[in-house]
Amino acid sequence: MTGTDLLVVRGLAAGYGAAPVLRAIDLTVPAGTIAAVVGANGAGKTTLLRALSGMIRPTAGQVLLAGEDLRGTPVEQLVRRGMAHVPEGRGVISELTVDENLRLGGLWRRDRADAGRALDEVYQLFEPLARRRRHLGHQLSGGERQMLALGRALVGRPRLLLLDEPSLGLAPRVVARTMALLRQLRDSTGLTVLLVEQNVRSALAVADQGVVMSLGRVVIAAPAAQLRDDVDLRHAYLGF
Ligand SMILES: Nc1ncnc2c1ncn2[C@@H]1O[C@H](COP(=O)(O)OP(=O)(O)OP(=O)(O)O)[C@@H](O)[C@H]1O
Repeated sequence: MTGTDLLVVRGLAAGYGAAPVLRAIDLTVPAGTIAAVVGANGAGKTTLLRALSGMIRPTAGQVLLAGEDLRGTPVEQLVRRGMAHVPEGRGVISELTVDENLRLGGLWRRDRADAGRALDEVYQLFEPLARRRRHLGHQLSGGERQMLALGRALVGRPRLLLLDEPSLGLAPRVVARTMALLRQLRDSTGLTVLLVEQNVRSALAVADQGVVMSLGRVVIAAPAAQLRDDVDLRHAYLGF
């Protein structure tokens, strides 16, 4: 952990058309930490990631990345500033090979040599992808597609990874491997992660901070260990 806040969100509001979903979200994620956003279906977790990555335009509030206000920043600039969003459903391009999908993650980078190094690192991290370099996206299993989406984001060497439901539809073994990988990346590269998860136990096991959302608001943000271990807090906010 570096001790500085990479992501600071203040009073963020956003929604779809006239329907508000997020209402005055406040959130701080220190650099080099993992924050897990949990909460019931429809709480607004996915909408929060969309508002942060510019997929929908906030109607109020402020988002600071390393102290820089992101208001009005075009989506491609957000990527250049170090934000990578891996949406739910994964977004792998079925007609492209694994290698082509991964290379898309580094296309925008000026430092071609480092983009090549980042690609090699991703192949080292995800050995099944290395073995299936020439396979098409649609030939992969659910777990491999998840790896590919995550790998593509990592080829861009993000500072902040916004990850939506990486465990969706995956076997427990694959979920455990993905969570361990996030921890490894945090520890080895200082990656900062905002992780949206339905799988509350897995998410809190890997996270430094737990953020519970309900009805478009953050109802509690606390050290993940506290949310995991304090029975009263768990009952009050997580229902288990
Ligand atoms: N594209 C959309 N257009 C209109 N309303 C939407 C859209 N996407 C989500 N919503 C609504 O926004 C609210 C929050 O949804 P969101 O997907 O952010 O919640 P969530 O906490 O991620 O839940 P889930 O875990 O079910 O995905 C819900 O009421 C949902 O119906």
